[in-house]
Amino acid sequence: MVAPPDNDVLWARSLTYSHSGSPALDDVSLGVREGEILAVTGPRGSGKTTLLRCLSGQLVPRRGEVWFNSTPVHTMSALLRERLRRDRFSWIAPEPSLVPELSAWENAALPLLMRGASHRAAKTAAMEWLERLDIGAYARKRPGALLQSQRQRIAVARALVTEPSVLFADEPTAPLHRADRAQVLRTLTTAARSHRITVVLATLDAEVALLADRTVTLLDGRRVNAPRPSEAEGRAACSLSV
Ligand SMILES: Nc1ncnc2c1ncn2[C@@H]1O[C@H](COP(=O)(O)OP(=O)(O)OP(=O)(O)O)[C@@H](O)[C@H]1O
Repeated sequence: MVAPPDNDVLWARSLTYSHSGSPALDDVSLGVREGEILAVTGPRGSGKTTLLRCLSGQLVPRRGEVWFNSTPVHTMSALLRERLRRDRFSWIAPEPSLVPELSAWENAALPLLMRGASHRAAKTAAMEWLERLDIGAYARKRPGALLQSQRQRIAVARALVTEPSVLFADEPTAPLHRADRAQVLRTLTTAARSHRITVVLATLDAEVALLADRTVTLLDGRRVNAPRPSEAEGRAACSLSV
C-alpha cells in the first residue's frame, strides 16, 4: 500500500464518488500540508462539497483512498471515522445549524462540553472566540434572537474552539454580506495560521480563494489543475497512527 507524503496531513488518491449513481467525483488526487489553507473552487455542482465530505470521512469513496496523517480513513469503521471527526476535525456549513435552546456561548462551547471540559474552561474558550469574531456582546442571546450573520459567526467560533487539526469549511461565508465576509474570513485565516490549523475551504468566491495558500479547482467532479508530484505519488506505507 502507498501512504501519504510525510508533510501532508491529508492526502487523497484517485477519489471517485457517485450519489445514487450520479457521478460527483472522478479520480481526484490531492494533498494538504499541515497548517496550509487550501481553497477548493469550481462552479455549482462541480463536486466541492462531496470532496470535503470524502476527505473528512463523512462519505466513503467508491474508489480511491483518503489518509489523515499516516492513517487510512477510507478503511476505518463508521465508529472510528465518527471519532476522528469529533476529535480532530471541525466543519463549518454554509447555513449555521445551532441548538435553538442554547445561548450563543453555550453553542460555541458545545464541542468542549461534549469532550468533558469543565463548564468554566469551556465558557472561557467560547467567550474568547466570540470576542474575536466581534459577537461577544451577544453571548447570552439565543440563536433565534440573532441575525443570520451573527449565527454564522457562532458556528465559526464553535468550529475553532477545539483547535482542530483540520477545519473543513464549506462555503462558510455564503450567507454573509461583503463586509462581514471579509472580517469573518480574516479571523478564520488568522486563527488557523496562528494555531497551525489546516483549512480546506470550498468556495465559489474568487476573493475568498485569494486568502488561501493554494487552490484546487474542480469541474464536473474532476480536478482541473494537475496535482503536484507528491500529491500523485505518496510514499511507501510505514507505521499507522492517528
Ligand atoms: N445527496 C445527493 N444526492 C444526489 N446527488 C447529489 C447529492 N449531493 C450532490 N449531488 C450531485 O453531485 C454533484 C456534485 O455536488 P456537490 O454538492 O458536491 O458540488 P458543489 O461543487 O459543492 O456544488 P455547490 O457549489 O452547489 O454546493 C452535483 O451534480 C450534485 O447535483
